[in-house]
Amino acid sequence: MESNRLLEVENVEVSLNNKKIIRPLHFTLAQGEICAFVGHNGAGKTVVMKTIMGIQEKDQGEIKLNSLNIDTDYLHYKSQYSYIPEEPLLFTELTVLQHFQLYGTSYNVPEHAFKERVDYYVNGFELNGKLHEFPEGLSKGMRQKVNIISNLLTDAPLLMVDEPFIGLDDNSACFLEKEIKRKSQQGTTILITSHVIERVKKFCDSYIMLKNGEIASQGRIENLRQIERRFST
Ligand SMILES: Nc1ncnc2c1ncn2[C@@H]1O[C@H](COP(=O)(O)OP(=O)(O)OP(=O)(O)O)[C@@H](O)[C@H]1O
Repeated sequence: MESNRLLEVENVEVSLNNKKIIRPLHFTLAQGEICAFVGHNGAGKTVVMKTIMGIQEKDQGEIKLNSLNIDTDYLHYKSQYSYIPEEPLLFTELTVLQHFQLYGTSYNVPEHAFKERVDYYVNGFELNGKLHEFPEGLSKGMRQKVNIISNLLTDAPLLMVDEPFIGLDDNSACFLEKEIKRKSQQGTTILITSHVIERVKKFCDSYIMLKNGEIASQGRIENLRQIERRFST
């Protein structure tokens, strides 16, 4: 067994409305690995991510994150991941800075690191001057940036990212790509869904292709090119 396994998904099945959505699913991700999670619309990528987060119940199977079992150690388990959803999920009554503070506090980011990271990300994502705005005063892209920064601020060992590039301007998409690579070099494992295959191919190490709730193919990212003909977005 690899010693640096960060995420282990074993024999997981999920049903929604009495319909089997995810069939027995097995995969592992190593510490620091960047994995592209690809597949057609409705393949089950988001359902799998929600199951890994523990907000979608599974029918069976085992999930371990950093050696913590989702079923027996959930309180500790859930501090081990952060998640950037496709649609911004913000609180109407909190300012941009208060969102960052909420994540910083929840994930125990030390105060000096928190300040440094907020400055760094606000500059990188060009959100200067927006710290005291409420979500309703922001554009959709800006709201997405608040979501992204809130999750990048943490030191969670697993970062899951659902379609992050749609709606981001070019500068911010490049900055995010750079940050994903930097975090992985620091040891963060990243699972990223995207239909922009050309973009993720440039910086992912591996891929998992889901088809109708099953793994159709997985391996090194270089091999994705060879099987792309079988894959339509
Ligand atoms: N709350 C729900 N109730 C019933 N079925 C659902 C629910 N959420 C998702 N599904 C179904 O589960 C399947 C997988 O959906 P999921 O959102 O995981 O797909 P996806 O791969 O993330 O797609 P996309 O690329 O479009 O984001 C789809 O058939 C969808 O209709």
